[in-house]
Amino acid sequence: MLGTQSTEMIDITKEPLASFIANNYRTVEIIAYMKSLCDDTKIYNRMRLMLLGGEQTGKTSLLQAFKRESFHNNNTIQQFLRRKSTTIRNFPILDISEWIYDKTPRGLIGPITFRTWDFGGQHEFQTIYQYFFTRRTLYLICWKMTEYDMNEQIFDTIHNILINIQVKKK
Ligand SMILES: Nc1nc2c(ncn2[C@@H]2O[C@H](COP(=O)(O)OP(=O)(O)OP(=O)(O)O)[C@@H](O)[C@H]2O)c(=O)[nH]1
Repeated sequence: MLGTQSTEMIDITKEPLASFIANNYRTVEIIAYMKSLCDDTKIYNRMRLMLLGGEQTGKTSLLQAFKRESFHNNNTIQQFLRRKSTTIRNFPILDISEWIYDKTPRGLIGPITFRTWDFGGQHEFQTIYQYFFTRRTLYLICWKMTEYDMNEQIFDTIHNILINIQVKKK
């Protein structure tokens, strides 16, 4: 909640932009508020990353590209991290692995470890996704842009996933 001089309080976690504009906040007030949010926080360099979307939309390829991108330097630390980025569990519908992203500013937060959940995109699996949604997960939804005009079902799929994520976040 952001306090103003007129003691009005707004919940900026819901719709920050609209609230900022409506209340004419100054940039300095917004930045000060954002910094104050970090006062009692602790950096936690682990997060779940869930790849969702229809069948054959490139989820696994994207994840592999992320991992390759992270390890293009061939030094010792990179090799160490690469060994750690292995598949942890492999189910028919779900591949769980680790991706360590180490390109964050040095000394600031250090490498971030993503526990990656790569779901199979077959239609029958998509109803199962929602049971694994949590509040502290980063979601990445993939779809084929080339099929967008031909198949409105793509939009329905994305919409359903977003609704289910939103329900879990509340
Ligand atoms: N043209 C094109 N093909 C891609 C792209 N990304 C992935 N592919 C190809 O699309 C096919 C499916 O890619 P995957 O990464 O296995 O897709 P997926 O979403 O993990 O597939 P499922 O697990 O079956 O849902 C493969 O043959 C990839 O080589 C892309 O950006 N462009």
